[in-house]
This record gives sequence, structure tokens and C-alpha cells, in this order.
Amino acid sequence: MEKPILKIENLSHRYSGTNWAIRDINMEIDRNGILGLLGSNGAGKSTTMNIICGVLNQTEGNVYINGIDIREKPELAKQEIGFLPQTLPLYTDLTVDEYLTYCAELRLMEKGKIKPALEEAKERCGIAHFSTRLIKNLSGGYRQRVGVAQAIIHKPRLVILDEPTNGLDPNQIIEVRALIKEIAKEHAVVFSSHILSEVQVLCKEIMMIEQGRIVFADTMDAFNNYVEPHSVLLWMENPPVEAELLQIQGIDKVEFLTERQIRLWFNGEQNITEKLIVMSIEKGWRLREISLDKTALDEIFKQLSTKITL
Ligand SMILES: Nc1ncnc2c1ncn2[C@@H]1O[C@H](COP(=O)(O)OP(=O)(O)OP(=O)(O)O)[C@@H](O)[C@H]1O
Repeated sequence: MEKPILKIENLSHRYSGTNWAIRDINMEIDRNGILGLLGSNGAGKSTTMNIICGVLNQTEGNVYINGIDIREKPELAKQEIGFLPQTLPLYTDLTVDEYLTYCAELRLMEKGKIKPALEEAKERCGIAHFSTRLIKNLSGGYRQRVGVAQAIIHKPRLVILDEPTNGLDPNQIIEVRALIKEIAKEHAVVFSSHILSEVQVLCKEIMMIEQGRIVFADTMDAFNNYVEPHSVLLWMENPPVEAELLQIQGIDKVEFLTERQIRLWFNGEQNITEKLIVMSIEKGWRLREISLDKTALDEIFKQLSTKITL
């Protein structure tokens, strides 16, 4: 049977003299696609990624890339890893071609294979027209693309991207996200973010890390079900009485916040907003505002964090 692309067993790390930065992380990836590592600042994303990529030595646990222990055979394992760290590892006085050639050499690629690999990586990252441009003269978005190109130039099975859209403007973010999707067709990609919506649009699998521990690991669909909104906020000029609202199928609880502002708690009812809008028109409730009360990310983290066993 083929070895998993990435296997992490009971990974823990403690920076000297501090508390555990990550604790008992387990993870396995055996196919291409995107896994989103979601966590707030300081949750432990970079620590985990740096260890996977052999940049940092773990305190406890094991990391295998294609079955190879990264600590025992780092050079071999690193041939199957592409890494874009949080701070771009760019030499800004080099041209794009010079820099990517240098990266390919660092990855111990065979001389004869470097040129075609360089052209392919540039093509895939949309930077072929900047081959001779000094990196310092590129925009942030294009620098990020060069960063991605250096991560895939040696065609690794695993590509690790640490907050790749951080610091980019909205257009650049869209472009880099599209690039990540493209890359994931041919590589297993792990990318980190502290933005839930970003992970939601990009990933099929999500792993949430909080205070160094995995608090949720499943498909994006399972996650979305988990955080389904359960309440809806309404502002009506002429609201009905509580009893009338409770008769609506799917409504469990009614809370009058003010005379005209009401929170309705519902259960499993998919089209609740549409239903309420139609009823308001029929019954003359004079609905002014309606919004689904999606649980804030902080709240989700808090809920999930209480589920972990320390
Ligand atoms: N070199 C270091 N020395 C000591 N503590 C560190 C070091 N690097 C990180 N930490 C601590 O380890 C914990 C995890 O940090 P890490 O950088 O992995 O989190 P992160 O999820 O990547 O956050 P961010 O998005 O802010 O980078 C934090 O408490 C951080 O303060």
C-alpha cells in the first residue's frame, strides 16, 4: 500500500522554557487537495508547519513525509516538501529566474531538469512574463506567486503554505486563492489562515487549532453543519405575539429583545428567512430587518476549545 503523503503522530513542541506551543497533534493526508489549518494568532499553526517542513525540531512526536521521518532523513524528506513560510524567503536583488534557479539547486534537482521545471513553475504561477524582473520591483501579489513557484518547482507531493494571503490587497487575495486551488490539483496542499471564510471557500477538509491543540478536524461540510446558524434576528414594526411565532414550524423559542426586535431560535429549518418574509407580508408584520445570527469565529473557537480534554 502507498505511504501517506503526510503523517503526524502525537506532535508536541515546547520552545525553551515556555509552555507547550502545540500538543498532541495528529494528522494524515493521503491525497491531493487542500487542507485548511485554521487558528487564531498564536494558536500554533506556524510551529506545526515549521516542524512538518523540517525547519524546527519537535520536542515530541513524529512527522513522516511519504513514509520518511523528517528528523532522520531531512534531505530526502524535503525533496517531497514545498514550503512557503509566513515571511517570504525571497532574495529581492535577484531576478525571478535567478532566484528560482537557486531554489531548484537548493532542492538538489538534477541540473538538466532545472530549466524545464523553472518554465513550468513560472507558467503555473502566472509569472513567466516577469522572468528577468528583479524581485524587489514586483508587487506584493506577484512576490507571493514567486513564493509559491519556489514551493512547487521541484514537484513535491506536499506543499505547505503559511498564511499565504496575509498582507495582500483584496484583488491579490483572490488571485492567490485561485492559484492555490490550481496547485492543489497536482499536490497535497496544507494552508493556514486565521480567516474562517477563506478556509470555507478553499478547502474540503478543515483542521482547527487552538492553544496548540486540534479542536476540530473533519470535512468542511461537517464543519458548516456544526456552525449552522440557530437563531435569526428580526425587526418588525408590527410584530405578532409570542404564541403566534411559536406556531411556525421549526421555531423553538422566541425572545423579545425590545418591542420590535425579536430573536427566534430554530431547529433544522432550512428556509426560515424566506418563510418569515413571506409570512410578514401575508400577515402585515411590517418586517424591516432580518439576519441570520451566525456564530462568530471567536465563539466557535470557545465552544470547540471546551470540548478538548486537557
Ligand atoms: N521562537 C519562539 N520562542 C518562544 N515562543 C514562541 C516562538 N515562536 C512561537 N512561540 C509561541 O508559540 C505559540 C504558537 O505560536 P505560532 O507562531 O505557532 O502560532 P500561529 O498560529 O502561527 O500564530 P500567528 O498566526 O500569529 O503566526 C505562541 O504562544 C507563540 O507565542
